[in-house]
Amino acid sequence: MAVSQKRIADLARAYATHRPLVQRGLMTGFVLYVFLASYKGIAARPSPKGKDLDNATSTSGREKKPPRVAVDAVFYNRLKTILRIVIPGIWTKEALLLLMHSTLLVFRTAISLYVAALDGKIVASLVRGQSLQFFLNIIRWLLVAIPATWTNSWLSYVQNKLAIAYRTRLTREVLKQYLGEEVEGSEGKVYYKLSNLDDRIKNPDQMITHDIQRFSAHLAAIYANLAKPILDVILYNYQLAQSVGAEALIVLTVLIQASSSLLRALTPSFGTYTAQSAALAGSLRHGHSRLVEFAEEVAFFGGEETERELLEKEYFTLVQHEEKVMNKRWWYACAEEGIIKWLWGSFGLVVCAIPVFFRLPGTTDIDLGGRTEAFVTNRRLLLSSSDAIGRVMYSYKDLAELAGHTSRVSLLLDTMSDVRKGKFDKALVNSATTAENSKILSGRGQVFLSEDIEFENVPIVTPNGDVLLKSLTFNVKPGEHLLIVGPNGSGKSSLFRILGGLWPVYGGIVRKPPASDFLLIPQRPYLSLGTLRDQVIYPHSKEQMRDRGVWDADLLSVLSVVQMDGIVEREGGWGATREWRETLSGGDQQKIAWARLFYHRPKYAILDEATSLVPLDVEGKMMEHATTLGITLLTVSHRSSLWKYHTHILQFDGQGGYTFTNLDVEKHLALQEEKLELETKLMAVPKLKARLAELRLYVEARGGNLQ
Ligand SMILES: Nc1ncnc2c1ncn2[C@@H]1O[C@H](COP(=O)(O)OP(=O)(O)OP(=O)(O)O)[C@@H](O)[C@H]1O
Repeated sequence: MAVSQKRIADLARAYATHRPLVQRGLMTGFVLYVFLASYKGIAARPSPKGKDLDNATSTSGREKKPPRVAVDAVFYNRLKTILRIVIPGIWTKEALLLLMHSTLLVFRTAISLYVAALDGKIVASLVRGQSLQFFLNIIRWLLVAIPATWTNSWLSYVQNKLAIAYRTRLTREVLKQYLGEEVEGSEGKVYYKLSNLDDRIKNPDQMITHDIQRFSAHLAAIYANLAKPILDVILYNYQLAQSVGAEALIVLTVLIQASSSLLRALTPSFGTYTAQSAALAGSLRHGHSRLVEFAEEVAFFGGEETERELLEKEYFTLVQHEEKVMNKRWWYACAEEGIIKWLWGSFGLVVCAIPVFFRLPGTTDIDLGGRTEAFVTNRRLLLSSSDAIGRVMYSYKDLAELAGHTSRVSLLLDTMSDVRKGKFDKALVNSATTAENSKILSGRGQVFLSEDIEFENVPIVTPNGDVLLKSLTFNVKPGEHLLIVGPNGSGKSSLFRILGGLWPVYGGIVRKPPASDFLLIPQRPYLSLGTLRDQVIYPHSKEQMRDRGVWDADLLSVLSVVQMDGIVEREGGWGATREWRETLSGGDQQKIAWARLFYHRPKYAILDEATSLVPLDVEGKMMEHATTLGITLLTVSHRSSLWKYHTHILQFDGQGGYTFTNLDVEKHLALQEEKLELETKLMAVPKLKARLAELRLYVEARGGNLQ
């Protein structure tokens, strides 16, 4: 017994002698542990079943679950690509802001350490009754408040600046691609192709405005949320170990680790809930904006009841979900507060009591003031440290959220890059899989610049692979006006989309002038945001108009051709700004579009049912004015009143066939009349047949005797 007691005493003595070394070893182990735990929190986790999520998004999006977003290698690769956009180099504004941010973070931790010590000193001087010391410490306290508040304000300012800087870089890059010109090897008009030729992105507007903003804010915050707590945990605990000993720190860490594992197990999947909430809120908003857009139609149908039911359904689905999340949050908040505030608080108090109840080897005896000072300082350090540990623990949640935002932004960037390369991902119609059609779809035609318009064996194929016409050949020279007719859905407007470079050319040869030589007037013309003048000169600016030597008086004479010169006075001058789509009637909108044509005077005008809402007399004047200005017309119209302004006709039969001939108006009108007459006669045939059957029965019943 005595031997073993002696052994223990020897061991204790040896321990006391070598304690500084043990302390250093334990502290090094602690720092390594913090790094390892943090690394484990943020390191890439393997993708489920080793699937490459990049492929999951870039290949066809059909009948496939949305790809799972995780903190994995794919996320880090995507983040790397985006980081190159938002911080293009070390001598950039963003890098400078990041440096400022880091310096401020370190400075704030240093201030916190100083304040913890000062707090202890203030209480110690109180306990010791040293009034002068107390007064001096209060002065110190007030003085340190200046850099402390200054640093905190600067930190949030710099972080917000950083978020705006990231957002600006990303938005610029995205808009460069989205509204970028067509250049060698890279297609333009991405804003059209993204939603019409590709299925991957349903709402680019939301991605460019909302998702980029969320991503930027998260990226700016993640740095502070990760780097700062790791630094804090190490510094605070190092300081704490000086007073309570590294042994206590290790015991404390083990306890905290165990309880935080419990908390982690209790944490519901808040990331998934947030994503679901966002989707449901988006759906509700979409329902409301649809109602605003189609208010007139709904009002005429009296569809208020149906619309209200639909909106209520959307609303209650969202509210139910929110309530479910609220319940989960309630339970979670209880567990979180219980563990972090109360359980960890008691651990902290026990640790703070160590220097009071035990005299640690290597330390001298201290008075009541000294003990109080140590207690207050340690308590402050512990509070800051446990806050930092909590933040390191939850950094994974922040990272997971950042991964979600990153996947949205990189989906936008990747899809735009594919579209610019002419790679589209769209669900194809069944007929696209037949051998003949898939051969057409796999081909690509050639496009050359030319004065004339010439199609040579060009197929007309819709974005979902429906081959409307296998091979189309026709040509139009300036001064020859082409009329295009055919049943609905036969491909008349599609021809214009190929001509405008919106749809790919799948085969043959297209010769056409540059896009700037065309101007399109559709049935519902586009009216931009802006003044009345902007509507007529779109897409020119007022300065460009002046550069062309055109003045408001010239625009007025253009408007008088379309009999709309009264609008300038009515709306309050050329500078009047309205929501023109709602202010102008359908016919007036078409007339404004014609005024735009007369202002721009392009070589070719594409008229797609462009006069359908305009009276016949105005239509005639507009067509004549266009031809006198030397504009070549390519017209789709069901109105025979327009035929006389054209020299050629391209007629689709809706079955994949067509004819292209000179237009002999007289002959065509005669044929049209004959066709109408025959159709009327054919419509009467069933009635005549029924009457004949009746008469036969009547005659038979009388044995052929009609008397
Ligand atoms: N963005 C698109 N994606 C997929 N298919 C499309 C797209 N735009 C048009 N189509 C399809 O292409 C076909 C031809 O359409 P197009 O607009 O050329 O017809 P159209 O002859 O002008 O008919 P209408 O006289 O009714 O205007 C239609 O079946 C239409 O559904």
